[in-house]
Amino acid sequence: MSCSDHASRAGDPPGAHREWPRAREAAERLGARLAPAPRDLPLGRALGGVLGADVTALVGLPAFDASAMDGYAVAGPGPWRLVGTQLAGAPSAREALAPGQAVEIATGARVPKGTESVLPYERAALDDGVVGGEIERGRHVRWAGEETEPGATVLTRGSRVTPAVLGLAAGLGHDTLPVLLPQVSVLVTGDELTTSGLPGEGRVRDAIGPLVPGFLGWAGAELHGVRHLGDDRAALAAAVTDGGADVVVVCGSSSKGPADHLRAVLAQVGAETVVDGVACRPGHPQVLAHRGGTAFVGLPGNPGAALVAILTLLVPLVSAMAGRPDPARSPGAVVLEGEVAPHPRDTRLLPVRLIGDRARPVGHDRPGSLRGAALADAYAVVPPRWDGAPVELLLLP
Ligand SMILES: Nc1nc2c(c(=O)[nH]1)N[C@H]1C(S)=C(S)[C@@H](COP(=O)(O)OP(=O)(O)OC[C@H]3O[C@@H](n4cnc5c(N)ncnc54)[C@H](O)[C@@H]3O)O[C@H]1N2
Ligand code: MOO
Repeated sequence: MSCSDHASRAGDPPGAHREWPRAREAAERLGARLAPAPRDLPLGRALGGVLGADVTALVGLPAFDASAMDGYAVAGPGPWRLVGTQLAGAPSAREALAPGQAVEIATGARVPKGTESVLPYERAALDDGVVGGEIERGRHVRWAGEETEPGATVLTRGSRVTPAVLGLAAGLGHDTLPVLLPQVSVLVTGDELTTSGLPGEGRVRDAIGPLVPGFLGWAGAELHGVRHLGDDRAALAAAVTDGGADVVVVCGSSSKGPADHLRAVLAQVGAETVVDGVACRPGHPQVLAHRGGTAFVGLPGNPGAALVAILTLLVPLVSAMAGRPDPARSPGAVVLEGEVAPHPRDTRLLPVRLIGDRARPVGHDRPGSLRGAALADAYAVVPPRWDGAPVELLLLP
């Protein structure tokens, strides 16, 4: 990463917020730099992932000399005396053929040593245990390793795991694939939060813990765990350095109140700040930092603002770490309907419904509310001093 990514040296005046598009770019760049160690995932879980290491052939393809046709495996010039039958997967009927011998053979069955070719039924005549016909030397046998040699590199790091890749990997003897799957732990702070039932007087039900995992899976990352902490600096400092995760998300604590310890804790643990505050509404108190290979993302406590910060920093960061495109990114721009007032300095992010090629605000978009987001297909990106031109969208999962 260039020095200019770091908030402390970026030329952002003290207290100034990073322009919203620049904040997203910084998150994506940091993610590309912090690619996590690949994790070996069972084939059934690897679909859609990106390989974090090359994949080699554990066996050759084919793994053994096998018949490519139903017919007769033959040795030497014809005619051939039939000496057995070889089915696929069955024990060897005959270890080797001598010249002038044949075994009846099924497609995919191992051919005996000494086999020179396979004569398909259609080209063979069988008479009283003797096979006749014209052969072409070497034909209709799939020779061991002719498609892929054992040990060959068949897929390179950065390839996407598609259904065909899963089939190929299985054919080459793999039970797992090394996939980039960033591990993300979520620390939800706030003495006022509860996690089940009605919140009670002066308490608030945690709305961020339940919404983060869906964004993680969508962006190609995995939830390492969610922990609820009070507004306690020592507990937060211990939790952010707990290890095991590639990304630590801290919800709440991002602002400047007496219980907002995130900045102090990041400084205490020696994390380097990349973004401190983003010029967007809602969601300006967002933080992006890293220490070694671990990234830290601070989300505002207001749930609607937290969701915007997830789309601004967390999704670009982890999708880049996973080697994937940002799933929120949408090509092209759309006409934004309705009365929308731009902000003079900040980018506004508005939950919208998509109707054809137009976007219509759904309302209910206060920072503390997720109601608008729950009704929306996407967020419209309204730049500062917007002049009514078509706007970019951020898609929602
Ligand atoms: N002096 C300033 N005060 C505030 C500023 C500012 O710039 N200067 N920014 C305001 C904005 S904007 C936001 S957003 C909040 C961000 O504050 P924190 O990230 O420190 O979050 P808290 O203060 O803990 O909580 C804010 C609000 O959200 C509720 N909350 C917190 N966590 C959750 C959760 N997991 N689920 C549901 N609701 C949650 C919390 O109860 C508060 O009502 O700071 C403003 N202040
Ligand atoms: O992040 Mo705050 O309003 O922008 O909720």
